[in-house]
Amino acid sequence: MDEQITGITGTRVAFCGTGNMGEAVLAGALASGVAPGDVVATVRRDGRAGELEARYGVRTTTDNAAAVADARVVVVGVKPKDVAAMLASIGPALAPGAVVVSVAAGLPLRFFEERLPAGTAVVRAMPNTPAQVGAGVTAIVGGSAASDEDLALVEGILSGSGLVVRVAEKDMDAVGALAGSGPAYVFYVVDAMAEAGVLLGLTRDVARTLAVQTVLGAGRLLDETGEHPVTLRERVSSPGGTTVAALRRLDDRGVRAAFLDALEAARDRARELAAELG
Ligand SMILES: NC(=O)C1=CN([C@@H]2O[C@H](COP(=O)(O)OP(=O)(O)OC[C@H]3O[C@@H](n4cnc5c(N)ncnc54)[C@H](O)[C@@H]3O)[C@@H](O)[C@H]2O)C=CC1
Ligand SMILES: O=C(O)[C@@H]1CCC=N1
Repeated sequence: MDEQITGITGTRVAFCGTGNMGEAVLAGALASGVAPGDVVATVRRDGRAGELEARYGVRTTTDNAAAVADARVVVVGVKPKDVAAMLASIGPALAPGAVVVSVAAGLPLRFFEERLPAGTAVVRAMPNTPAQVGAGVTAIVGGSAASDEDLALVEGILSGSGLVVRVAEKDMDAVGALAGSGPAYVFYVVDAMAEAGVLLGLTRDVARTLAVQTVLGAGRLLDETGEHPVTLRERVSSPGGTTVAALRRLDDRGVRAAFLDALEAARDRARELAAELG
């Protein structure tokens, strides 16, 4: 850990495009030990610049090329459709030895390597928005020019966002479908559970509190016991009781099958994005 923090201290990081995901990764980078004074975040509007400066004490600019000029790590946080233009702006300005980190859904390492100066180190990452509160999970994979040291540095910076796992590039679209998009599925379920509570007569406040705390508690129970979800589900389901009555309805409505379809759709959309933009 000391070694990791030593590596991170003094590391200059540029965030090129600092929207929802860029901001969450930025918050994690600061939590990992990157100093606010070593961070520059690029934006397109003044209002956004003010927000980021006030929240994190980082510098902001609209000039992407200037932002990367002395950065050791450059996080490209724009939408997939805007990545090519961003790489054209920053490529010629990258500092020697800089590592470019992509969080873009779908776009392969090759997309970056073909558009950046030969030999640029690239790391493809798939984070998720709970990074904002240090509870994210990010998968990473390094490109052909990324050294072990580059990967370790990026891993250290991302570890302030939560867990970091290394995967093969062929698995990145599956990771995105499960964990990148995953928080949205959970928010959807929480909203549906809270709405159901309101249907049963609870106030909105109480229903929301119960739904949020139930998801939080179930997540912690899974994590802290390491038990299989089926075992934990069975412990809630008394024979002839209320839970099996509810779970049967979820099965009748095809909720499990819907999740399988949903993740396939997310994976397929990532592939489409790569094909459309590549
Ligand atoms: N939102 C999420 O949960 C996740 C998003 N991602 C990836 O993160 C990337 C960004 O997604 P979001 O943060 O959701 O989008 P977003 O729209 O919130 O953020 C993109 C930001 O880039 C800025 N931007 C665009 N062009 C710019 C330029 N030339 N200079 C400076 N800033 C510029 C936009 O103003 C915007 O604030 C995408 O590639 C997406 O695939 C990956 C994992 C999860
Ligand atoms: O919806 C998207 O395309 C991005 C990538 C993963 C989560 N959000």
